[in-house]
Amino acid sequence: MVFEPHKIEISYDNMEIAFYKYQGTGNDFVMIDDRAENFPVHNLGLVQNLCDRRFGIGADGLILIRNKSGFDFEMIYFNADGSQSMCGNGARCAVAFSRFLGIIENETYFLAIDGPHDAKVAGDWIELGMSPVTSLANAGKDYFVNTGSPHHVRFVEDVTSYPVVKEGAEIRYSETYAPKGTNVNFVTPIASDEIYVRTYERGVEAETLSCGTGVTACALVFGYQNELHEVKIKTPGGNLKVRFSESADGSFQNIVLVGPAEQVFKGIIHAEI
Ligand SMILES: N[C@@H](CCC[C@H](N)C(=O)O)C(=O)O
Repeated sequence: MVFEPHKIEISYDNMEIAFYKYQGTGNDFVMIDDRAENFPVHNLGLVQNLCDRRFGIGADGLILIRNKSGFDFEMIYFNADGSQSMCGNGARCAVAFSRFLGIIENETYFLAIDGPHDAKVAGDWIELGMSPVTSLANAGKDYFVNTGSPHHVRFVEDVTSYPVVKEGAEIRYSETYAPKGTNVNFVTPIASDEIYVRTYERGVEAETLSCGTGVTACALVFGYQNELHEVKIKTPGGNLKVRFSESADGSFQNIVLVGPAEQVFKGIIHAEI
């Protein structure tokens, strides 16, 4: 069998899958060109194995790029445990990968699980249009924001020494968010227009180095509190920016997540199906 780059080849009960590894501010993803729709999307065990950092490639999530009529492409995102949601850092990587594959040039309109998105490529940086946010909800002293994925936002005095995994897991598995759970972000302002964010991610069940929908949620809350329309964000995995506009009814539009997306390596998966 001649292996064609970017394609999934199937022979009898075995598959060879070409994959690329991408990272966006340290949130890392296995990326697969699945325009031929060969990837077994219901095989969540395969997704879990590929994302396993000891027995697989290792990643926070896996992304399939598929054709979709009316759009340049569709991004299908899986967390490392096989569950699905919207992923902001993953979407930036999907845009960079689609450009690498020659599907798009420097602008795109694509579909994700939370609806249509547009994006622009500027070198290694991607400007990603996010879904509008209807409201910021109070959650006790904290906030809850849905930016395509659910996010609890808590401001803390010093996020660098905060027990993110312990506190994050407690909130993620609390009665309030059962049964689906939530992602949990801890935030410390570090300048008048800048915050430091660490995130416990549902579906990875660990702290990741950065979460795109999470920093977007935190930026909206911080921007609302301080009358800002652009917020800089530091995460353990790198720097991002979020800009947006706000309406009188408390909703947010024109939300743009800006940050890097980088191809790290490529390889071939030999999988039994
Ligand atoms: N890392 C992502 C968020 C991925 C989805 C999340 N774990 C969930 O299940 O809600 C991002 O960059 O937005």
